[in-house]
Amino acid sequence: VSWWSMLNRICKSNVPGPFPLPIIGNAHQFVVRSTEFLGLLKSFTDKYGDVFRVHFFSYPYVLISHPKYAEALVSSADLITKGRSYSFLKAWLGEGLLTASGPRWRLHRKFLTPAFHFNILQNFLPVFCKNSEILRDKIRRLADGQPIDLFPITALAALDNVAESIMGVSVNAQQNSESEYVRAIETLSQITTLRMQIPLLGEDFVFNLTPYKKKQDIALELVHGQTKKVIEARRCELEKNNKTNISGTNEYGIKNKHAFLDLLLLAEIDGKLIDEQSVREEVDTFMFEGHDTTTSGIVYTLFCLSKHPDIQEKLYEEQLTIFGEEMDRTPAYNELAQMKVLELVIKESLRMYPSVPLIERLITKDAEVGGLKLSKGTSVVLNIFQMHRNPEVFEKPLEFIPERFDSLEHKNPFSWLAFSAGPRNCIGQKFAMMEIKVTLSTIVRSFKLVPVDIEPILCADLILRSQNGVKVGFLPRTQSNSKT
Ligand code: HEM
Repeated sequence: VSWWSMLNRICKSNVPGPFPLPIIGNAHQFVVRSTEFLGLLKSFTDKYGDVFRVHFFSYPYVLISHPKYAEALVSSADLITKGRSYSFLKAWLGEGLLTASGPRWRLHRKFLTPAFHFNILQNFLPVFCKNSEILRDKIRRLADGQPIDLFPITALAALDNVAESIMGVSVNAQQNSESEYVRAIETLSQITTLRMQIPLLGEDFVFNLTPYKKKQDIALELVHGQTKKVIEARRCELEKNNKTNISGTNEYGIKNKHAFLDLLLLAEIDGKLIDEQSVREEVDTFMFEGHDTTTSGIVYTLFCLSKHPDIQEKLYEEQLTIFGEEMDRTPAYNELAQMKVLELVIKESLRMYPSVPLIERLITKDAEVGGLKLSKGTSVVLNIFQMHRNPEVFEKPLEFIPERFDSLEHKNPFSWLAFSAGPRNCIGQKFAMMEIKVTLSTIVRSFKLVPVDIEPILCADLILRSQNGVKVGFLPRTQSNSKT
């Protein structure tokens, strides 16, 4: 029956794809290592084009990698339900903003948006500066030109940034060099990805019989324990300061604008305070989304810079123009806007190495999306990674050319979707750009980045990771070598 229904669906669809087998569909074609997954998707794109369909058992998936389909998908006000794969995140993130749908998502999105207003964001600058200086000092101790794996040390800095800014709590991850929390997040991220990519593990009854279930439970206990500590710490702080509601000005002196966690703890929605579990789910969501994504953005940008000394020097010149004789001081908020070259470099790195390589929506009723006939129950996957490397969309896609974002050539706003777009775009986009800019500015002013001939082996985890780390060599900039 399921095979008949698959074939029936295919007959009605105008999307090409491989023929599905009874019961398993195309699941057998997806038995690959996570490092092979992006390559596998590319081979399907090479064969069928920018849109193709597959079945994981009886579940239909359509994969797209062209702005003409991406635009219709992400800009629609109706297509806001996340795809089936996000259900594997529920044990960890519950119904947080990333995974929620329908009225709950609308309510929380509207309610949390003011916490990312630039009036609030600019107060996080000292936090980002302090943590990027700790990271810089750590790198300085290792900077002898030998490869440094950037992911672990950067993740700790990013974790401190998100905890101290939007949560208002210190976790001092950078000082406690081995963070169990960061490792547990990585475990959860890897297990969730395995469930997304290996169709058999997607079935609960199979997954529950594997050792992954136990590993997931241990990691969840640790992560949720840390979340509870963060919430409790902030609650105590608020009680100490006698803050019981969100009227008036906040600690930054800004009227009616409150940092994220205070909003959740003090605000009322529909006349009642947000329940404990919902607060926990949002904190888990933002702790994860707020640090792993920016880590990926920072490390791949440093990697790209290490391979392009000419662009690195241009960037250094820009920093020199802004900071002059005071290359060691922290940047002012308005100076971040002057870092135009840096912005282009970050955009180009996020094009080649998007922190979130794949996103997914569920079609909740039969619909035509960008000319594609899609039946109810189909999960549409936007392969951002592939779209950003599509030669029809970006000329010479495998070359690192930051200036491409400066010219009119890059006109279609849906061809670069590192932060997605439309109603479910990234709520933390400005926060992320600010944090990445501060961190990179601090590092490129202090070091020359040198390539170490170790190409990252990419894996499309929930975020873009690398199996062998992302490695760069650093040499301190001194008066004598600061210019080439
Ligand atoms: C380089 C950094 C970042 C990148 C590339 C990025 C990218 C994205 C993308 C592509 C989405 C859409 C996901 C989807 O449709 O399933 C998203 C959503 C989201 N991002 Fe980010 N993100 C970054 C940083 C951040 C930060 C710093 C935060 C929080 C502080 C954050 C919080 C979120 C949340 C909560 C959502 C879900 C929004 C919703 O569905 O309403 N992100 N992000």
